[in-house]
Amino acid sequence: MAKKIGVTMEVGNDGVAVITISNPPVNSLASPIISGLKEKFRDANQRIDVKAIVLIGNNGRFSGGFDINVFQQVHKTGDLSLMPEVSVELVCNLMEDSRKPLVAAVEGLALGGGLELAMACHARVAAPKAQLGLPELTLGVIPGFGGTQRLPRLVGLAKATDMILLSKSISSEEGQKLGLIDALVPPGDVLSTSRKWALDIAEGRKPFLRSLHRTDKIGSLSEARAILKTSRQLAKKIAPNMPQHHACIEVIEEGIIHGGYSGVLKEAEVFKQLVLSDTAKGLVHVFFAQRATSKVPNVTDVGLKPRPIKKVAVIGGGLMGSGIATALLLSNIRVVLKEINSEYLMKGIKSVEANMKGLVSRGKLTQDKAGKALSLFKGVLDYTEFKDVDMVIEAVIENIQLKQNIFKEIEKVCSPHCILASNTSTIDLDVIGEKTNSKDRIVGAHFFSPAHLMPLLEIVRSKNTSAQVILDLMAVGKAIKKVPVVVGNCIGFAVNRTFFPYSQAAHMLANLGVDLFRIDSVITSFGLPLGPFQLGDLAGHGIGLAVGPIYAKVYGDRMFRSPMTELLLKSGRNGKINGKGYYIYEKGSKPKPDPSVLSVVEESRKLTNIMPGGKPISVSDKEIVEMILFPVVNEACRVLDEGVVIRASDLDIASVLGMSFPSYRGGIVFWADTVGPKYIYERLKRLSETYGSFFKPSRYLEERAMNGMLLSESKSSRSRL
Ligand SMILES: CCCCCCCCC[C@H](O)CC(=O)SCCNC(=O)CCNC(=O)[C@H](O)C(C)(C)COP(=O)(O)OP(=O)(O)OC[C@H]1O[C@@H](n2cnc3c(N)ncnc32)[C@H](O)[C@@H]1OP(=O)(O)O
Ligand SMILES: NC(=O)c1ccc[n+]([C@@H]2O[C@H](COP(=O)([O-])OP(=O)(O)OC[C@H]3O[C@@H](n4cnc5c(N)ncnc54)[C@H](O)[C@@H]3O)[C@@H](O)[C@H]2O)c1
Repeated sequence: MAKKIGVTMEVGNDGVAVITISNPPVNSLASPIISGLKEKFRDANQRIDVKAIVLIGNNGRFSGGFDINVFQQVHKTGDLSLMPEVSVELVCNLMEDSRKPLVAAVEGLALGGGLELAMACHARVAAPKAQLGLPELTLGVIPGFGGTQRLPRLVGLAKATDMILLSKSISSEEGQKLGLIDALVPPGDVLSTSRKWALDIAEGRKPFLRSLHRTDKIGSLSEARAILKTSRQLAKKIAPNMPQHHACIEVIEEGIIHGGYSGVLKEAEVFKQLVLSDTAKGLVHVFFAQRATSKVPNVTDVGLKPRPIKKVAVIGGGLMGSGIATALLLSNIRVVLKEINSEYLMKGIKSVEANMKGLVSRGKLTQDKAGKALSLFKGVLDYTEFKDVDMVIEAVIENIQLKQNIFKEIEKVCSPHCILASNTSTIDLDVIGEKTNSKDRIVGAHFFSPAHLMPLLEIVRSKNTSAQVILDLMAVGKAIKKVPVVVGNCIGFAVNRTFFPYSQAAHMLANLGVDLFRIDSVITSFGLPLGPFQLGDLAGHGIGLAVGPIYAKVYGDRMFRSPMTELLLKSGRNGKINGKGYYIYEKGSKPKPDPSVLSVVEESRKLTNIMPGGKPISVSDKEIVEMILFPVVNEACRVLDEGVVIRASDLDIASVLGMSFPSYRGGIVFWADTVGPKYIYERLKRLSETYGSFFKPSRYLEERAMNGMLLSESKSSRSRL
């Protein structure tokens, strides 16, 4: 059925014109909506039978803001004229400065441009639990309908900068306390109360308040400057590589010093510059890429419905099992945790409790909710409880035989509809399920550590996994607030496979004589939160040593073999776990580079003997980034070529959420496309001539470079999914 898009106006016998935005599913402010709003506001202002106006969104949602598709069109075409010149005309002239009072009837959500329209009204009546916020900075822009000026005037400067810089939304309840919402009423009363409120303003019973003209919440100039100074420090900390945070503070400051109207004009000017920035391009891409992951051909488009998953068994209460159990419990799913003996079971239970405690102490969870979640939790040592579970997630140590035996056992004790998932990070799912007759319900549920915090869930589909099982796991993933990405079955799946050259390239550079702490610092300046050596410390070097041979078996022709990890472990350094790796870890202080590790590096350099003429190579920071990340792009090309992901943007999301690749660079493939496949190919070719096959460009990269194609351009139906 076609979507009904438009703006309607109905004038009641009471003289109130109700203007309704309709653009499902979130009433985004697309071009026809904006022109419709202008027309209806003009009309309402001219009609003599209209005394007052109410603005509302259809279907219980006020508006999710400006239509983000327009940003994407501007990015594709570079044509700024696609953006409406409306900020002043619609929001200031037609709405706020209208002679007839205007009330926003807010239900569900008012985000971005949606909240900005509501703030340009003369009062706001809201239903409980409506979501209110200005999340524009997450898209690389700033609010563009006057939000930078009106929010500080309604809620105070400190709260407004906090909400805008952190893109934090608030509930209508909090909005009422802050003065953003004038009345909070039951959902059924929002429209009738808004009508009455609008008439009360028209007839002088309630004040006619224009947000932009208010000064009562701003405070003195010196107070405002102190708040903005703190905001600048916050921006530097949370977004050192992004322009929109600092730009937004400048715009807010303009309004404080020269008045709201001047601020609105500066806002429009800065908005135009930011919308074309690389940051906005990357972040808008990530917005749509994330939503695209929930569209899986032959799974989400064939009329299947997800089955309810109410009780899950987790096998293995170690690092991953306890994190997975925590994530499930937090979403009210009953969990039984099975371990091998009571000592390990107690450890697993304590880890889950510690995870909850950590969330409570950081203010992310209330004590009450933690208690409720833990009441759904039970530790067990046998399979008795497994008979009525809807899903099992196996998270025991990475051992093929052990996993095969467990799957054979659970096939017998669980019901025939139960989903049998493994959190393996390297073992082929077909091998895990080899001894069972249930291959259609075996699936990979690959969480990232710490599993209760990391947002990515790779759903690994073997050639036998049924569409229903994939759909069920996608629904569970969403229920526990993860972003599920469906990927194909191969060693390392999408994320670990794409990033296995990351630490190897770093080892090669260190063996070529580059300072390892410089490598980490260059990579963090690029935008990854941890450089490859610190990341190795965090994961523990034992893991690196254990998975190395598994990767070597399959991808051996493009591996760099470095003795450094083994030497490191021999010298008693296993990373953060034992307080010592490349860095020193002390409670309560940041990791410190450990100069004494350089003797280990020296020993490794002697053994590999790859420094040309025995002398350290000299490289620029740009070359370090290229030597570390271009091999990752090269592997991403193979992942795309083999159809391990459905679409290139899935790998972007997986890299952002699983590896913390900077979202403002749009993800690994998007970034590579902005750098240029031809440039990457030529650089890798030259590097492979100097340093060997580790850098050899893949066939996919070569083809794309030769044909002038982007890496993300689909070659139709290559996906193995
Ligand atoms: C030249 C100077 C003049 C300036 C003129 C322009 C000024 C613009 C000013 C304005 O300040 C800018 C903005 O408003 S930017 C947008 C701000 N809003 C947001 O960032 C909200 C984004 N959306 C969400 O956070 C969520 O979608 C939601 C609204 C909380 C709903 O979440 P839910 O889980 O229910 O659904 P989703 O799966 O996320 O979304 C459902 C589908 O809706 C699409 N969608 C959501 N929001 C928008 C949007 N703002 N524009 C376009 N499309 C949107 C989403 O893509 C999903 O689509 P599918 O096709 O995947 O179903
Ligand atoms: N550590 C990571 O970062 C990470 C990330 C993603 C996936 N994984 C995968 O998750 C799985 C678990 O890894 P981990 O790091 O949590 O390991 P871990 O060693 O911390 O925990 C494994 C747990 O399994 C238990 N166990 C062993 N045999 C069992 C059995 N028969 N029944 C019940 N419990 C049993 C052990 O007692 C131990 O507590 C592995 O397959 C690993 O590859 C690990």
